[in-house]
Amino acid sequence: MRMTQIRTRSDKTEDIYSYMDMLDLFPEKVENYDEKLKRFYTEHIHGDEEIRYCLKGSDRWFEQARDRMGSESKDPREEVIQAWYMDDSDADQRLPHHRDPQEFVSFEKLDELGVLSWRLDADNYETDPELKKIREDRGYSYMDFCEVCPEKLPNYEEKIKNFYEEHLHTDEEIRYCVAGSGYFDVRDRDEAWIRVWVKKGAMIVLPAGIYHRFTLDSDNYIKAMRLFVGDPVWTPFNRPHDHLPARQEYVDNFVNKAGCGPAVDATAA
Ligand SMILES: CSCCC(=O)/C(O)=C/O
Ligand SMILES: [Fe+2]
Ligand code: NI
Repeated sequence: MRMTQIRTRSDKTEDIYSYMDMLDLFPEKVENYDEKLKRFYTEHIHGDEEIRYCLKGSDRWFEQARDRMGSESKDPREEVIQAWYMDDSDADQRLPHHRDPQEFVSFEKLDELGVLSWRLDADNYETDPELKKIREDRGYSYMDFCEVCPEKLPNYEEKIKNFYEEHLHTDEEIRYCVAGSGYFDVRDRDEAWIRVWVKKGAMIVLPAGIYHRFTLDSDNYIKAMRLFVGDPVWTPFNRPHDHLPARQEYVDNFVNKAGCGPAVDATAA
């Protein structure tokens, strides 16, 4: 076959592409199609140019590949953690309070605010090696459980009210939802509320000094593992407590940091 001469860079000689073959990429033609798809879809580089000439088909292939890979390519946290900007309505705090249109928030954006998260195996938390490693790496020596429902939580009504007062702590707030669900609301850099919905299997860390609050959702139940470095201190400092060193450190490290990316994850559905 005659190769068309293509020169895109002046330092290249003619007819450099001496090799040519064809690749028909669809399930019936390719052995181990799914495995190959996975390899192509995994971010990578080559030591040489990648030159492809599409004779048939289109970039619909890329969409089909992504659909076929399904949840494999998705961040596993998406199943148990979702975050979005809240509306300004005074309606029941246990409602989702989405904006119209909805504005989802990415894990990267949460990360920029110092909010960390994992998806863990909540059915096996006693033996889960991933949880063990996080606890070792981050020094979470203390652990107990907080079950939020009238039967299990003493002074339920008062606690529910206090959890929803905007406050900060001088240490991280580490919660691992092992059953039920709930909303942790955190302030972004511009003081807007981001609602972080945690469901069974979601573990989140709110950094020391971030203004936040907690509420049950309309299912009215959560069982959360609480972790802490050393002897626990649960004291909430209701807003304003801007003079606390923990707040000042948070502002220095996360609010006044340069190079903030866009707030909204346009790809989330
Ligand atoms: C789901 S744990 C109860 C909420 C809590 O402990 C807290 O500190 C909220 O800010
Ligand atoms: Fe708190
Ligand atoms: Ni004070």
